[in-house]
Amino acid sequence: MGSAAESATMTTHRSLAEKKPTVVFVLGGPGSGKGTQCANIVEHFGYTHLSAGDLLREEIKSGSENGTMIQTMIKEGKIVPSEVTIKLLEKAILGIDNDKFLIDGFPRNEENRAAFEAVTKIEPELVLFFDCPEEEMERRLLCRNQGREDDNIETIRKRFKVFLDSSLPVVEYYAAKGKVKKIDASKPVQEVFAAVKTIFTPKDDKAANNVKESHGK
Ligand SMILES: Nc1ncnc2c1ncn2[C@@H]1O[C@H](COP(=O)(O)OP(=O)(O)O)[C@@H](O)[C@H]1O
Ligand SMILES: Nc1ccn([C@@H]2O[C@H](COP(=O)(O)OP(=O)(O)O)[C@@H](O)[C@H]2O)c(=O)n1
Ligand SMILES: [Mg+2]
Repeated sequence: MGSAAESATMTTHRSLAEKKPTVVFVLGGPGSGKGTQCANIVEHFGYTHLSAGDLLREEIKSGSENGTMIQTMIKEGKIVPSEVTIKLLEKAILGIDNDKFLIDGFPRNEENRAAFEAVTKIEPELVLFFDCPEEEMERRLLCRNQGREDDNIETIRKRFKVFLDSSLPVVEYYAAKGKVKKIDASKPVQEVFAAVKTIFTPKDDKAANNVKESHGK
């Protein structure tokens, strides 16, 4: 990565509307395992992972003029204005020489969704939805141990409410378009990934694996 030869072949685009990468949105409640599964998908299927939350946290650390506003909103579990998050996503995607991206934790409300579509004209290839009961998500967040200012019970409750009120309607919007792959995220990591794999494995490969398995019996 990043060699002179590689950067020489990198095509530069000025906007996402021009680059038009393949995009998979990765949605699910806080603590449902989005980041964990994205890391697995990257390893096996050649996508680049971009977490909207990570980009916003980096923006705070960089000392940008929006930093204080972002920090306050994250602490309150609120959703940062789309303009800010979309700019960060666009900058990240344009700076990476890949055409397949997992966008994790975005769009988180109707404003995120409509603004991204209006600015980029990109329709997601599919939407992964990690479905997990609240009690399990709460347990996971309380022992995540990443030193996050929003992983405390007070903010977690606010984030759950925002998820139900604002983020689930986005999942429903894409479900009505037949784009959502819902995954039971309450199971152990490897079991969840087994379900994820079947979604990303091309149909021909699945058929070949079935033949191999039946011959092996
Ligand atoms: N299937 C799983 N079972 C148990 N713990 C999990 C599972 N998936 C993720 N975790 C753990 O739960 C926490 C939240 O996972 P993470 O991937 O950060 O979720 P999200 O990005 O959706 O908030 C992390 O500490 C992670 O190690
Ligand atoms: N599209 C997004 C994504 C995250 N965020 C903010 O960032 C916080 C953390 O998001 P995250 O995706 O890292 O959180 P998890 O779902 O991974 O726990 C959210 O609660 C929001 O405050 C946002 O404002 N807009
Ligand atoms: Mg995450």
